[in-house]
Amino acid sequence: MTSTKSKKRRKPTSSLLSRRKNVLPSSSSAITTTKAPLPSKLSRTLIRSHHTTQKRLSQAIQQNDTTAIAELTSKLSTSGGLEAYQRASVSGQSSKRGGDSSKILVDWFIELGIPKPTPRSNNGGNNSSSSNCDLSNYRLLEIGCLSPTNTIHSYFPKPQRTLMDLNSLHPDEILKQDFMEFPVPKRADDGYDIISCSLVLNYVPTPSGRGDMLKHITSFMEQALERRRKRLKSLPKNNKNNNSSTNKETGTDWTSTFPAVFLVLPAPCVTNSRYLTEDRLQEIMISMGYEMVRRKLSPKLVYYLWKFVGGGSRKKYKKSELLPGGKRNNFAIVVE
Ligand SMILES: C[S@@+](CC[C@H](N)C(=O)[O-])C[C@H]1O[C@@H](n2cnc3c(N)ncnc32)[C@H](O)[C@@H]1O
Repeated sequence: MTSTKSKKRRKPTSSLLSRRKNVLPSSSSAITTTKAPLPSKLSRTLIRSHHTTQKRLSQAIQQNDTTAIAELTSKLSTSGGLEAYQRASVSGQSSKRGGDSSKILVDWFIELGIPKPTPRSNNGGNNSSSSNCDLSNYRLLEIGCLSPTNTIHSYFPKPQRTLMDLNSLHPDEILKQDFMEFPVPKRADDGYDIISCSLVLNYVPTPSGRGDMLKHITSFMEQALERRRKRLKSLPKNNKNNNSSTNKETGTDWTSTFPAVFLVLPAPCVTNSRYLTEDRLQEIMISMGYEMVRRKLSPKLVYYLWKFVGGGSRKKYKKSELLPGGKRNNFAIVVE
């Protein structure tokens, strides 16, 4: 009975798969139009193939190899381009496959005693001291956002969040915006206290591009420190001594977790790369002014919550071999 059911369920999407295992269909218009989650193997193949083609395209652009640029651009477009890749990523986030990665961030918020804003306390971004008892005047910037209903969004009700992606799958709620061209807001009041960068850094095709993305994130964090200082200054004196932001159980001040960056990478980027280990990533982050607050390694992904404290050494990091060996990948971060 059960096996008949599961066979029936697979039928509508099976036409997306070629007869040979793990081969992409020649045209992926079906992938960009279908709403049903793609089979996980097809999602993985699509994601991997998109990353490889993107990386090769970026190399071809650097070498000014016009033939390769034309070939790879055409390959990307016939395989459905960024949108097919995004649909495949959305399929990977379905609740049946564990949900979106920000579920882990919410688990950490709960552990850290960070209170969810209630509708009454949400004052629509008014940066007043009265709301220091919860997140109601804290702001989230999510880079590479596929859905406006990710788990963490319940902590940042509109207008306390800015969601963006190179290609917006929900134009009403997600900005079509390259983060690298998104400036730090002029006024600290319009800035952000937490940035989510989940499975985006590995999308950037070059090691130095990844370093640049971390640096750009850090310039937002510098402004976020200013937001924190301003917020602390605006607290009434009695509130400073008897702080409403102290977690009753742990005795710690949950606001000290901010400003912060939630970073998610495919686990092999730090567990099986020739050029990046967890220690090296931590060195890079410390040199940019971060402290690790939480970390979780799953078989597929690695999740981090980094608190920005400022004052790092701003060291440069080249691509250097840390773990030699044949069966490793080449993921690297170069900080110039
Ligand atoms: C694998 S998806 C990750 C989506 C989601 N955050 C997650 O955790 O599953 C990567 C997304 O990052 C977006 N992206 C990559 N570089 C970006 C940039 N510079 N600015 C905005 N979005 C970017 C891509 O368009 C893509 O939709």
